[in-house]
Amino acid sequence: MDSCFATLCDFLISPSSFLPFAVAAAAAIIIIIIIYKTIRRPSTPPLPPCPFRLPIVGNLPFLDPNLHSYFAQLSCTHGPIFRLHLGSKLAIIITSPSLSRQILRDHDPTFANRDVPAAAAAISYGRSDIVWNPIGPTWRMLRRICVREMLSPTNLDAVYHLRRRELRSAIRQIQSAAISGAVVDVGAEMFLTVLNIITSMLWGGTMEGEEERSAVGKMFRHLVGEITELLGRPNVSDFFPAMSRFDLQGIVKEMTVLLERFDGIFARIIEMKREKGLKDEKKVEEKMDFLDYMLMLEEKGNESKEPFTINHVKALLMDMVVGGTETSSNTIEFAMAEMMNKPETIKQAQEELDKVVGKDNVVEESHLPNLHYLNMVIKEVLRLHPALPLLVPHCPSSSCAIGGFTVPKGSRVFINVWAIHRDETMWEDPLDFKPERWSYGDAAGSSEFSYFPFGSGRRICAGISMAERMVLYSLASLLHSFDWKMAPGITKMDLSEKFGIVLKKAKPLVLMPVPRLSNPQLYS
Ligand code: HEM
Repeated sequence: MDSCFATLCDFLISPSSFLPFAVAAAAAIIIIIIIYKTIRRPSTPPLPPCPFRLPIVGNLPFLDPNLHSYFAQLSCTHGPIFRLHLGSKLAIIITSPSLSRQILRDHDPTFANRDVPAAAAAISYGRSDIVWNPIGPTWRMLRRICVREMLSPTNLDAVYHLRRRELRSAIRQIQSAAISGAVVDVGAEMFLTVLNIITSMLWGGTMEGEEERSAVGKMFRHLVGEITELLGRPNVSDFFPAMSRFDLQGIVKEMTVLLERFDGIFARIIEMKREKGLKDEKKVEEKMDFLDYMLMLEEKGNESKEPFTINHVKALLMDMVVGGTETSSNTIEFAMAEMMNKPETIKQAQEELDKVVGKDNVVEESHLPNLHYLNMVIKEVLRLHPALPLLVPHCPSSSCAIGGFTVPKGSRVFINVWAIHRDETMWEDPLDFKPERWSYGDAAGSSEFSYFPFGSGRRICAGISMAERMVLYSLASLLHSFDWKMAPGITKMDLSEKFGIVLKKAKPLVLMPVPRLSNPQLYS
């Protein structure tokens, strides 16, 4: 027994026999630790970085009203993806082409939903429109009706005479101002023009007479301005949903009043349409305007299985009136302001117009594809002043890893297209208005996600083809028909911007028109 025990002790303490055992044990421990760490490693990446914040209110007290430039500043310190705690709402801010590509292309199905602000829910007939509808069969039906049916190139061609009528009417108005030596508020004039173009395409000849059209136009400008202002205003109800029923800032109440006013106008026009339709039984399909068409779908059904209700009709009217007017007219206003500060751009655009259109002619839409320089001007304006600087915020339907960070389900994702368009690592002299950069195919301009003023993916703007025609046609007509002078005492246009869901010029652009065509008939 004793000798047995001694043999065992000898074996254990003998260095030659202990060493392999110790190495094997150490290796086993290391392997166990590695496996344990691997299993324990969190499967989700961390949240994006966040600037200093306070308890409960988070980053809210530090927000600057000009969100687009404020977010751009923060991205210089916190990188191309960072987070803000807006009360209990998590906001993720994206400021790079590669991360925008991940969201709008690679993970588009996940990010194509909306985090709907209380104000938006109040104005969209309970999310019956395109902008705020969740992705699904109803949204697909509405987009199809809007993009493929109403705003198709063939349909837009068919209603060219309406765009022409409204634009010629604007040129006449500006000519009267020129004759009397008056100044013109370019933004206001263009808003009215775009509104009249859109509403005449929507409900055509229902508004009889200049006076009624102009009165409705003025009222709409006021209403649309208030809506986009309220949609961009930070709202406690969105940051602390538990308090939303108190509507502490009264934003939903204000929106409800605005909705009632719009609804009254829509209901009246629809009623007039129906009465007219009854009298005019022989109405043929080609003569239908968009509202006729939508009312027909509402009555007779459409090719999808989804019901198309009167609320959808009104919500689509709202999308086009609210989504199409300020976006387009503000772009024209910024274009004129940028060009006024660089008179050589006006000279070059007018030389091109004189060559393509001629001074004894008026601009037609058929001229637009040949106006290469002016096309570059519009691209450059939308680079520097994209109408929706943060797009319409997206919202992931499930948590998703982006750029090595987790973007949690339900967060509000702002894509700062304004900042991406001004990124000095991608654009040469990014703050300079240089239309000619588009002629030599600026490297940044050729990459899809360094320039996307209309968004990208499923939620890309539904009105691009119409916007492109209206903006270019209007700008071409303004520059072809008139020379423009700054008001007395002003030597440089102020280009500062005011943030709202739609970007505005902080100060209206007021200019003096001077007729440049010799034949007065061309203004009539
Ligand atoms: C210069 C003019 C315009 C610009 C720069 C512009 C830009 C945009 C942008 C950036 C979005 C959001 C994309 C996103 O969420 O990622 C959008 C959405 C939309 N736009 Fe436009 N837009 C313009 C004119 C128009 C016009 C004229 C209409 C219609 C008449 C229109 C109708 C819409 C609609 C319905 C949506 C919502 C699409 C959806 O959520 O599925 N837009 N637009």
